[in-house]
Amino acid sequence: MQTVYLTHGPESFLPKPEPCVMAMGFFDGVHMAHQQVILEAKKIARKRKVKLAVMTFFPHPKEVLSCGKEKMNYLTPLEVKLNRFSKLGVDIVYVIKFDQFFAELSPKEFIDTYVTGLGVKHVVAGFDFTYGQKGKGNMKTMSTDGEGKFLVTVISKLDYRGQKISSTSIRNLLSNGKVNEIASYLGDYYETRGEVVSYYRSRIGKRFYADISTLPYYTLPSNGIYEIEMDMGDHIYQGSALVYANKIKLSLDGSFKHQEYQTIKLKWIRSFEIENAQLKQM
Ligand SMILES: Cc1cc2nc3c(=O)[nH]c(=O)nc-3n(C[C@H](O)[C@H](O)[C@H](O)COP(=O)(O)O)c2cc1C
Ligand SMILES: Nc1ncnc2c1ncn2[C@@H]1O[C@H](COP(=O)(O)OP(=O)(O)OP(=O)(O)O)[C@@H](O)[C@H]1O
Repeated sequence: MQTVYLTHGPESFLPKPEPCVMAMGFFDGVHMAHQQVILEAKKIARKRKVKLAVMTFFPHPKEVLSCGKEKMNYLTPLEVKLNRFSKLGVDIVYVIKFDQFFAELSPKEFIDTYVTGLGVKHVVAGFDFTYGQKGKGNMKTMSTDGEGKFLVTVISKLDYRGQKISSTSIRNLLSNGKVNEIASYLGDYYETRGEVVSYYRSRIGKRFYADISTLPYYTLPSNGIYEIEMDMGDHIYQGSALVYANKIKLSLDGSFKHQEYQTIKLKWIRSFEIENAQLKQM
C-alpha cells in the first residue's frame, strides 16, 4: 500500500493523477460502517480495474476547527488506521493535513483539487460525509461539484440496535466502561497498544503484576477493572486490568516473559462491576 501525505498551501504539490475509486472520511477506529464504505469502494474498483484509494485527514477536523479547545479522544493512531486500510486491500491512502488553510477551501475547490485533481473516477462515502468550508459540501452536492467527472456512491446509514454505528458511539461506550458492547460496533474487541514499564511476581501464587504505558492517540476505558487479553507477539496472556487515572495495572496468569521496551497489545473484553469508591481504595 502506498501512503501519500499532502499539505495544502501555495507551495504544495499534487502527485500525478491516478485513476481510482476513493473512499472518503476520517475513519477513526475503522469500525463496521467504515469497513462497509471501504469494501463497497473496493468492489467498484475491482470491477472498473482501477486502484482502491482512501482519503483521510490528520489531525481530526474537530480538534482544528475548535482551535485546539476540543481535545479528541482517538480510537486508533494514524499508523494503526493505515495498517487496517492495508488489510482491507487499499492500494493508495491520501493523508491530508487538516489545518486552517485546508478547512477554508470551498467545497468546489476541494473537489477540483483533491478529487478530480487526483484522478478519482468514483467516490464512495457515507450519507453524512461533508466537505469544504463550514462543511457546506455534502453527498447531495458532490455530483454537481464534480461536474460529471466522477461517479458518486452513497452508503446509507448502518445502525446497531437503532443507533448509528459511529466513532462517537464507541468513544461513549469507552467512557462508560462498556467495553463488552464495543465489538458489535467495531467488529472486534477494542485494542490499545503500549509497553510494559515495570513488573513483579507475587510472593504467593503465580501471578504477575505489570504497569503498562499506553501509546499516544489511544483512549482508555473509564476507571474500573476489566477482563483483558495481552498479546506479546509470541504469547497471549489472560488477565485483568485496573484502569485508574488514565494508568493501567495488569494482573496476569501464568509464566510471564518480558523483553525490554516490547510493544504489547491489549484487547479489552469486558468490565467487572465495581464501585468507584472501591477503586480508590486499591
Ligand atoms: C476541504 C475541507 C474543508 C472542511 N472545512 C470544514 C469547516 O470549515 N467546518 C466544519 O465543520 N467541517 C469542515 N470540514 C470537515 C468535514 O465536515 C468532515 O469532518 C471531514 O470531511 C471528515 O468527514 P467525516 O467526519 O464524515 O469522516 C472540511 C472538510 C474538508 C474535506
Ligand atoms: N453508520 C454509518 N453508516 C454509513 N456510513 C457511515 C457510518 N458511519 C460513518 N460512515 C461514513 O464513513 C466515513 C468516515 O466517517 P467518520 O470518520 O465521520 O465516522 P463516524 O463514525 O461518523 O465518526 P464521528 O462519530 O467521529 O463523527 C464517512 O464517509 C461517513 O459518512
